[in-house]
Amino acid sequence: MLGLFKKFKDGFAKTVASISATTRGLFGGRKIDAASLDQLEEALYTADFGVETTTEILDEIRAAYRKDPALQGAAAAQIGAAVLARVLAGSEGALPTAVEAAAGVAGGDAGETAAQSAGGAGGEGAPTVIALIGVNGSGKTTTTAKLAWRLQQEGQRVTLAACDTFRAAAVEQLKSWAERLDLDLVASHTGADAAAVAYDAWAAAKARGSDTLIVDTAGRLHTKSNLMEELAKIARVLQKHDPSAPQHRWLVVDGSLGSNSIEQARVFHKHFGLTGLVLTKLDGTSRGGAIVGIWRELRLPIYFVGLGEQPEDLQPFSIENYTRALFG
Ligand SMILES: Nc1nc2c(ncn2[C@@H]2O[C@H](COP(=O)(O)OP(=O)(O)OP(=O)(O)O)[C@@H](O)[C@H]2O)c(=O)[nH]1
Repeated sequence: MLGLFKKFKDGFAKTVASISATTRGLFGGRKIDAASLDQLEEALYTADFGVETTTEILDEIRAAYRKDPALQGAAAAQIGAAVLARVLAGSEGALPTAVEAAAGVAGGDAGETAAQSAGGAGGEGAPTVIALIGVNGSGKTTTTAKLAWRLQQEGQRVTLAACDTFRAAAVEQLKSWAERLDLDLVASHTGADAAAVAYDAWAAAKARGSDTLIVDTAGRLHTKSNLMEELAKIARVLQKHDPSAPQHRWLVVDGSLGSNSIEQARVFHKHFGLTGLVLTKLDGTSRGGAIVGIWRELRLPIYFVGLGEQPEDLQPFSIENYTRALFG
């Protein structure tokens, strides 16, 4: 557990630095004062926590400070962590394990859809399908590989579908990940029909006895409706095999975009009925507070966060690790 927490803490180093640089007094354990609270407020805005959350955190700390003018920084930080945890309650997405999936036990989805009636798992003997979608460069292909590696480490059999037939190098990129991590992959050539690849991949996954099929899709701007239609086609084709597929429709969001990503998520959600999110590149940003705003607005569970480029850097989102990383 300690190792996991360290990963979170290191991953969020830039956000932590942006908060604590201006609030050293607050986190350093000494008594707080009005000036350090103002600095904290500014730092939370800078880290993209947004107005509502920043106000809630500051209101509670200020109230405690009014009651006890000797309030220490560590106690104030604890209040901040508690407010964050309360706001984020329910935001952790959890995939059922292979064993639970086989038994039809539900995962930790907050907003479960009809397609997830079997606990987010495929029908008996059928793979659970996770479709990763999002705008160009958000990290879908990398996340596909990292997620497959993680599930494989957990004992699952995983097949990958290279449905990003649009970007010239995407299939090669996924192929090289598949070789490196020893993963099953179904791919065609650049320009091939993405839905046809998905269809074949599902059949191959089933034939191989895979627990999970991860579908990497081409990046698309949420403003391009013809590309959004292609996603719907992938889903329709998969449903010929299994009416509940794809059980998971996750938007991969570049976490360094901060609150700008909310509009993206809104549009994808409207067109495609998202069931969850993966936030990538949180290691490279000081705007790691945006997670909270995204959750507040969309109420889509956050399944994983990307905290680096190595396979083990995709970590399940943990409210406890997140709040501890940020508030010490
Ligand atoms: N630092 C860091 N880099 C990441 C993370 N996730 C992805 N990247 C990098 O982001 C870049 C884009 O990732 P891709 O996986 O190719 O993105 P994509 O969404 O498949 O891109 P398109 O196919 O163009 O839509 C790559 O250089 C990745 O290594 C992360 O969590 N942290």
